[in-house]
Amino acid sequence: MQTLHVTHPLKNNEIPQQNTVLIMGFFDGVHKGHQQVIKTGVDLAKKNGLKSVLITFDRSPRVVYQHVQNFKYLSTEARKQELIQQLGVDYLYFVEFTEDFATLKPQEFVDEYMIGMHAKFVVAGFDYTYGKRDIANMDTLPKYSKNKFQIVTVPKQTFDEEKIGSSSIKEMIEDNNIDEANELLGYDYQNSGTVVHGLQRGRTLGFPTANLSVGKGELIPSIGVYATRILVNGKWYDSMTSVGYNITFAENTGVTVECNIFDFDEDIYGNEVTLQWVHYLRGEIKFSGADELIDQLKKDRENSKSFLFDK
Ligand SMILES: Cc1cc2nc3c(=O)[nH]c(=O)nc-3n(C[C@H](O)[C@H](O)[C@H](O)COP(=O)(O)O)c2cc1C
Ligand SMILES: Nc1ncnc2c1ncn2[C@@H]1O[C@H](COP(=O)(O)OP(=O)(O)O)[C@@H](O)[C@H]1O
Repeated sequence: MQTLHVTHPLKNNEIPQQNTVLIMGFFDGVHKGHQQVIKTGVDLAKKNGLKSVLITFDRSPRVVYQHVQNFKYLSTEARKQELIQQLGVDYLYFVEFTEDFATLKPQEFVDEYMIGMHAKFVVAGFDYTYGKRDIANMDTLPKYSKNKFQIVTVPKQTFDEEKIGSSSIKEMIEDNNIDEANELLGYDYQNSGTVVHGLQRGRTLGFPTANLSVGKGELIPSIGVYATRILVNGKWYDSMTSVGYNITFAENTGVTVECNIFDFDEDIYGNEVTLQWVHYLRGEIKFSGADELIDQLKKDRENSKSFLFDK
């Protein structure tokens, strides 16, 4: 897959010269609903001897249209790229979603980003919109298409009769429900971060914890303790992770993400790691002291190991 970052307006050498199937959407998290849209586009391209091109943006349109501050994403650009690549897309375009781009009228958007991209098919989910916020949708697309391409609308994908959507998955992640979020994502949710220094108490408890500084725009699961996997220096390890305020010791350090890695004993300060959230174990507890906390950590380790082993 070839990835391009482009600014508006597109320059001629950035436009694919072959006929294409365009797959349109923001695709935050590339969940099962998104996967269905993307697979539909990839299959169509293969069947018709065309190139599949996925057009997405470098930031959520909500950040620009609704001025949402501190928007939290389910996937960074790098992660989105990885997930989309796995689905067999030929070209991935990240269009810079500037204020200028955001003022494009539907017909201008269709002319420049669909017809201009040599689309023979345009594939998107049932609730896709384009042009200035919410003014054009899949029902009105035939009108703008000038009969230059066919339109494929992928119907709502549901789980337990609810739409699979990035917003509801985010709510689950923020509400101790990582297990269901993982189900709807089709993979175990992950964050990336750098290992930073903590208060160096972990080692005295017999449970050293790699403290993660997670990228600002990434959504972190709610306060609690989780069975996790962590990628360190190219290798995955089973682990358990606490997201919490360390209320037993009440140092007012703010929320920390701390990962105790099983069967591991290396100095990894400064390392870039990836943490995969597999299962929610329990909430954060205020213990009467270190001994009680240690007893609980031993139980958490057993619970994590059996859960991760079964998976
Ligand atoms: C799996 C796990 C579960 C934890 N659960 C709790 C908890 O319920 N309550 C709490 O106050 N601290 C909890 N902690 C946080 C420990 O208090 C913290 O890791 C320890 O104080 C070490 O801090 P340091 O990394 O700053 O040295 C947990 C840590 C881990 C790794
Ligand atoms: N099994 C392990 N799990 C997590 N970190 C480990 C482990 N073994 C060694 N380490 C190292 O020790 C550090 C954690 O020790 P800790 O006493 O908790 O210090 P800190 O408070 O700075 O996190 C980690 O950042 C890592 O470099």
